[in-house]
Amino acid sequence: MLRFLTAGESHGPALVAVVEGLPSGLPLTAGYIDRQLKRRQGGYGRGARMKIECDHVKFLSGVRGGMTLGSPLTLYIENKDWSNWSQVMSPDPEARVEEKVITRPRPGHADLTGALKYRHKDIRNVLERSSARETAARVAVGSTARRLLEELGIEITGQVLQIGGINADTGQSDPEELKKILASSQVLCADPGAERQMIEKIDQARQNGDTLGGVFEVRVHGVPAGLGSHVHWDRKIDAGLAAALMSIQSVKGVEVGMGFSGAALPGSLLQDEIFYQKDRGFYRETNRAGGIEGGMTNGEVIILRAAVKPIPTLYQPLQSVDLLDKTISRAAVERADVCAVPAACVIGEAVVAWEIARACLEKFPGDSLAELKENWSCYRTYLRQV
Ligand SMILES: Cc1cc2nc3c(=O)[nH]c(=O)nc-3n(C[C@H](O)[C@H](O)[C@H](O)COP(=O)(O)O)c2cc1C
Ligand SMILES: C=C(O[C@@H]1CC(C(=O)O)=C[C@@H](OP(=O)(O)O)[C@H]1O)C(=O)O
Repeated sequence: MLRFLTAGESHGPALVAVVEGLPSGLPLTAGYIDRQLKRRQGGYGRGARMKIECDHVKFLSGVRGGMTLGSPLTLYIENKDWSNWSQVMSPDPEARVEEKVITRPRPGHADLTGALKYRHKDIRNVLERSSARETAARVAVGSTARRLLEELGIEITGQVLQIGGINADTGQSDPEELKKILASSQVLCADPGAERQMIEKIDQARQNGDTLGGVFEVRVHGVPAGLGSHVHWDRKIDAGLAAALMSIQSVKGVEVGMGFSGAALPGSLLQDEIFYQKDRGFYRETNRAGGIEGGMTNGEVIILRAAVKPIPTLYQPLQSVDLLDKTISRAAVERADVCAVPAACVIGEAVVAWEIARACLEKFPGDSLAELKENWSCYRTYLRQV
């Protein structure tokens, strides 16, 4: 069984993750994971924190000579900003220096409910962990899954579809070009015209002390039919993927295939008709289902979209109520991003990679990569010949 845990505060010394269940013999380097971490840090609209951090993973266990051992991996990512916070964040009561407590919760963040639920007087005790800084650890974890999937010929791509109401024109759909653009951390989407408008909109929001959200899409290519299951709710792969995407800070909606727009169509226009060819097996000529039917992959490309709400911290803060004296006041301002949709897209790819790898290892158990590949190719042959 593939599983992971992450730990770490945003301004603590580091983020760590323990990954268990990866097969042995998987080629994996820190450099491979670092490329994904770099992509997560990019995208127009990020704040000053991303100039401080330069995320790099260290393996504390589980990898030897560029190969997984089959034992738990411990991934470690240093927070460079820690040096500016070491006294405020110190676990040692003697060494800790008190800062002014944060008492004016930001609408849209975890501040108010986190403080009520955990009985904190200082909102910093909530925001340190609710912060999307944690997603650096999840991208590192997801990258180990992405590496595994590459060995099986499965590829994950992501694309920003909309920012602040401006749609990306995906007319320029050469996948190689798209991959190059997405790999360069500066760029938002495939169409330079749309991208310019998005950048202007982000600049405008920044000037107004406002923030923006948007929509991103993740696709999974090369998945066979039969991952997930129809037999029980928590084995349905669409449920797991939706939960994974919804768990990303600020994601407020997820759709599979045509999703919400499909709800307006008659069944005759929505369902994907079934075809068969010898040596190819069963296939579809349309993919409105987004590659998933009955909680199982159906062999077509998986298409998932996620709606990202605007960043809660506003430099022109909204009304709030002080936790201490209950006076009406403006919400606290922590240094913040204006827009993080491109970063959310990279995180989306990572969490999707994880869920797909989990489903693969469930269907094709293997303690070593070689064993996994044997089971995998046997099943693929069966699907072609059935
Ligand atoms: C990559 C990324 C960066 C984010 N940066 C900020 C930020 O700088 N300031 C902020 O208030 N929220 C930021 N958020 C959003 C908050 O973390 C999120 O809204 C908050 O944790 C509340 O969770 P919810 O929006 O899922 O309800 C970011 C989210 C992501 C995915
Ligand atoms: C640190 C990251 O994002 C952070 C997410 C975040 C939040 O509230 O979610 C608030 C900001 O934190 P800070 O106040 O330290 O600048 C972002 O920078 C990151 O993505 O690595």
